[in-house]
Amino acid sequence: MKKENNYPDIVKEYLTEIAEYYRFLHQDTLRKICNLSDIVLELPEGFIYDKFYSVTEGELENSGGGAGRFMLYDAMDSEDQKKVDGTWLRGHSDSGGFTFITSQPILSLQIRDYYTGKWNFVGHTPNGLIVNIGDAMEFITGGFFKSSIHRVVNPPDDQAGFRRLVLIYFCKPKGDAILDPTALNSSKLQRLGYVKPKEWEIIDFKAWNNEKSRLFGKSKVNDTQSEEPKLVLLYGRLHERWHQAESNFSLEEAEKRFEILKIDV
Ligand SMILES: O=C(O)CCC(=O)C(=O)O
Ligand SMILES: [Fe+2]
Repeated sequence: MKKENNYPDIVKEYLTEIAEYYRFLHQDTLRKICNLSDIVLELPEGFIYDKFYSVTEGELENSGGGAGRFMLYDAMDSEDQKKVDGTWLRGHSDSGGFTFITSQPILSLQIRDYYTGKWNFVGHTPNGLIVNIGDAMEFITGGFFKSSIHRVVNPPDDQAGFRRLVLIYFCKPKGDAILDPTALNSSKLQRLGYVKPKEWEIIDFKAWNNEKSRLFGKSKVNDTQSEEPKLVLLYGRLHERWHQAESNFSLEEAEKRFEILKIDV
């Protein structure tokens, strides 16, 4: 954790506790999720954590790590709600490996079903963590794990007026980790045919994370009336992969059906 950051006073006061909380999430919870992934991928236990997430103290760039975010959503008045059409945070996938979100009782977070395109509310599990898969794990598994498309919307009427607080941890792989399934050498992925698509350039997490962050809020991408963003091609991959569950979906198919922006990286 960078001590020199200009944290708000409330954060400064609790920096030790906050660091302890996030350290626990990374070293304990994330390790368990990675071990579970090893089992699913038929890899030796510890492989994913050690290769992508293990922490080297004093080495920020190429160490496993993450970012904490505290989100406090105030209730919106009806005028503001109209402006954003009831959407507080539009649909997207996270660039990292996994994202942990504290479960809280207001229905507001939605996940988009890959097969039907339907948005479903995420229910509340007291003391639970919601775990989203991010882009990096999708690429590392050659598309076997799917990066979750999620958004935040107006809660149902009987919950309007509440403030909504969530603590988020974005688990990030090492900056120099290569984002394709080659290094896993997973017999399960090979058996199922999940190999690096030829159009994917060989990139590391740092490159993906930097480019995807650069697109957030860019009007060229976001100026659309549709709930879907314009698709941008980054290193041979679509920056949001809303259509990938269709069995025949490929870059070639995407180019026939959608306007795909190519932005210089
Ligand atoms: O507020 C939430 O539950 C999710 C926020 C989110 O998706 C994000 O910060 O990337
Ligand atoms: Fe997100």
